Amino acid sequence: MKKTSDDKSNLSLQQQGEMLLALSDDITRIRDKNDLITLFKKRIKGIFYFTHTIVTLIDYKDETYTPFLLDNDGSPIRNHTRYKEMVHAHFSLNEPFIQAVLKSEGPISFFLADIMDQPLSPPFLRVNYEKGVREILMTCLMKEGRPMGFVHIYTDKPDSFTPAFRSMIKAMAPQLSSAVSNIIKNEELQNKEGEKSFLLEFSNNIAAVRTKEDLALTVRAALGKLRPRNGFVIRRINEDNATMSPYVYELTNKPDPKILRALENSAYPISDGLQDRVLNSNIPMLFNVDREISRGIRSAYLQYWKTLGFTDIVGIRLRNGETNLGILFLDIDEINIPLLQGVCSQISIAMANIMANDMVTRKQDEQAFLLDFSSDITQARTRQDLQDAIFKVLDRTIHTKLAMLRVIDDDGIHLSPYMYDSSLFANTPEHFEKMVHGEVTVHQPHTAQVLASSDGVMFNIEEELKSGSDYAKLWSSTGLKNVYGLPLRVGDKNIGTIWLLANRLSQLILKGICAQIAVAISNIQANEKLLAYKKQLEVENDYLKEQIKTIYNFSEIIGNGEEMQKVYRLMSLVADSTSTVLVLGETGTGKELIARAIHNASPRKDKLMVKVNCAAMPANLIESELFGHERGAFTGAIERRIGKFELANNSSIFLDEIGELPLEAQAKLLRVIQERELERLGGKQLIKLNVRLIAATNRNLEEEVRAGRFRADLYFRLNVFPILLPPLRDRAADIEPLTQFFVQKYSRNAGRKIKKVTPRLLQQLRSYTWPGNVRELEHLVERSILLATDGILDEVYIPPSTDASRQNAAILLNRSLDEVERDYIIETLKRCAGKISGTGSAAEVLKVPGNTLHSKMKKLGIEKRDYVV
Ligand SMILES: Nc1ncnc2c1ncn2[C@@H]1O[C@H](COP(=O)(O)OP(=O)(O)OP(=O)(O)O)[C@@H](O)[C@H]1O
Repeated sequence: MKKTSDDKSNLSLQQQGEMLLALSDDITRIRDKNDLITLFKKRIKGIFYFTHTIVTLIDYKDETYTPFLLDNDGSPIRNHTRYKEMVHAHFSLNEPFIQAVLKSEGPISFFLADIMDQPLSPPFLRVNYEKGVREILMTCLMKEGRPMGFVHIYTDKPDSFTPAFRSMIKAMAPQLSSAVSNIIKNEELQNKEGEKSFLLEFSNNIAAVRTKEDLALTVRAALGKLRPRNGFVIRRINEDNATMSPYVYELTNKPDPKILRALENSAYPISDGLQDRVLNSNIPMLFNVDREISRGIRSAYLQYWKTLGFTDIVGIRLRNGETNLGILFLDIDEINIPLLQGVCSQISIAMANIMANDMVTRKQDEQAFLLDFSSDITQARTRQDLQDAIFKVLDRTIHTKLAMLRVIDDDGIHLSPYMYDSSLFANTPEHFEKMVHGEVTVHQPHTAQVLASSDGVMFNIEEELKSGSDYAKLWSSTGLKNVYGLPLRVGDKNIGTIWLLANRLSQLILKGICAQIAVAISNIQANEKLLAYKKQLEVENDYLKEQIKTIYNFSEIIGNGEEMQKVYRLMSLVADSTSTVLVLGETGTGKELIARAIHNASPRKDKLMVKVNCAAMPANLIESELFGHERGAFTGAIERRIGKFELANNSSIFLDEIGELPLEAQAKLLRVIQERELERLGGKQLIKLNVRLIAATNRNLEEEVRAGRFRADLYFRLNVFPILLPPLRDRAADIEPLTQFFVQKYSRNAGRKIKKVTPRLLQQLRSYTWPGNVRELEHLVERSILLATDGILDEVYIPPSTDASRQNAAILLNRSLDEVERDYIIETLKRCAGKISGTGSAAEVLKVPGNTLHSKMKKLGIEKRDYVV
């Protein structure tokens, strides 16, 4: 198999010497691979025949040799299908062919046909043979006394390797060895230089980076030069310090955009057995995706990498000082540790700067945001202003919605809805209504948890759904992930809770907003209280004015007749007590006057008596008027209202025209009188009362009870101490003092002096029946003042019916007694509105028993149509 060389050279020794000298001169000039290729192709090929050469280098680590220098152009095998594979292949040193070369003192040649099919022979021998090459000449290149590689010279013609050729190769071998050494050194140097300038350029570029986007561009450009096979990804440690998310990445095989979005939004736990390993290693870590999966690492990203074609990955931690920032994962199998570390330290600095910068900008944004909110909220005077400010601020925190704001009631236990965004629950309005109006107390678990927390509690809606919470069902209808429950606090005092729906929220913003909302609410509440107090003062003021008017008008009750004396006695008996008084009497007899006099003579006189006219109120508002209502108790109840009973607390309430009270209100009034406490409409709180009740009516309550229009039980409660005021027609003795009193009062008002009221007039007044009682007399006098001449009041304006009866009197003499009696009864019946018997009836006026009047009427033929007008 080994072929001895035949000397077929025609060169003389001298020629050979000269040629060697010239070649050695060329060899010393070799700086890189190209120079060496030129030497073989141009210089040596000009002297000896061969097809091509290659130089291989030995790698003692794995006992192999691999191509170093290839004469690509000259090689006949470069079109062979296995050429590419040959170029990067490592061939074993432990096989007979190469062992023979290593053992040979000088160049040694082989016929390929002899050696190529030996069991361990390198494949390139057959590949060359297949392309027509027939013989190979090999010589060792030496470095420091041991082989460092081989020169392979191939030929397709026999006898190419002449003794002269061989001896020249032998002679050249040492110089070729040192040339190859130089080339290697040079390449290493160049690589180092390249790395240096690469790092320098990267460092320059990265110094200009200000944003994450700049960083992405710069890193992509730089890492692209390291030629990662499938790309790279930089992951950043998230704020929770427990997970990592992609920060900057580049993928050669673009995954479907859905997967890409999922990857971008993922947060992978740090402690997954891989990321934590990289973060704890101070040198880059090379790992294999399949091996990590088979080791049981479950993190989804490994599966993604596998589908994207990642196989061998280098992971290097990114660190700023002692703080881990993230990891660079690079799909590459040859690691240049110093270079990667250099790149990573630059990325780390840039990342740390950008993150610090982002934080400053975020803080500035948040501060500006809070400042805006603060200025909006300080102007909030009403609930509506506050709601506008809150909705505005929430609009700016993307995807954050106000689910509910509740305020703790005065009882310190219940929480009432204060503000909410019902549009959020437009899909489930009934469910929402139910939840809004359901009872919530400070002991309810979610609320208690929030009120006890310092900065609020985040509830994951999906988790809450598992516990079957009704609230969670409502929340989940919005599609948002979390609900944030925060306490609203002023100083140390909880005043309510706020519930925000969002996927994610900044703690700083939340705390800032809540503190301001709490202060605003307590201001608004104080404002509302102030307004309510002001309103109450205004109402009290109205009463005061009315009372002053009353005091001015009725500082004394006029009339000392026998009938009134009875009334005064009863008044003085009851005034001091807290007993309910029922003042009865016809219209205008002075019932209100008496009620006020009782109050003014009672220990409660320092507080105002509150008057309610039961006949003057619209039926649907009576209850709210008497007992008050809470905001929202019924449509139109836009704010809380204090009822007359509450207003009269520790004083007296005067229920005028009590007979007109509708039955429904009667029931509630009865309850309040019995329990001595009330609940506002729509309220839950019981309010204790200490109110003295004085009621008045001109109706016959007993008859009303019988007719089913008045509750018997209420009548008994009211009729504790009845005072019946006599009609004016029964108080003939009081007519003169009352007339004098009204003359003085109204002449003063009209600026006229009335010195005298004539006895004729007084007689006329006394004989009148006064259906309108004292009020009628008062009005009559008031109107008549203007008719007086010379300061003498001799005439009053008598109503037409009275006029008619006077005319009748003039023709009395021409008529029978029966006729006169008949007319007189009809006239009386007309005045008494057709009432025959009972209080205010004709029988009473005529001072006959009701039965007698009935039979008289029958006898005289008086029928209903005679007196019903
Ligand atoms: N004894 C009296 N002395 C002076 N003025 C009186 C007296 N009684 C009644 N008046 C006057 O008569 C008017 C009617 O009185 P008051 O309103 O108290 O009657 P009332 O019985 O409550 O009437 P109503 O049933 O229509 O509510 C009042 O303006 C008052 O000035």
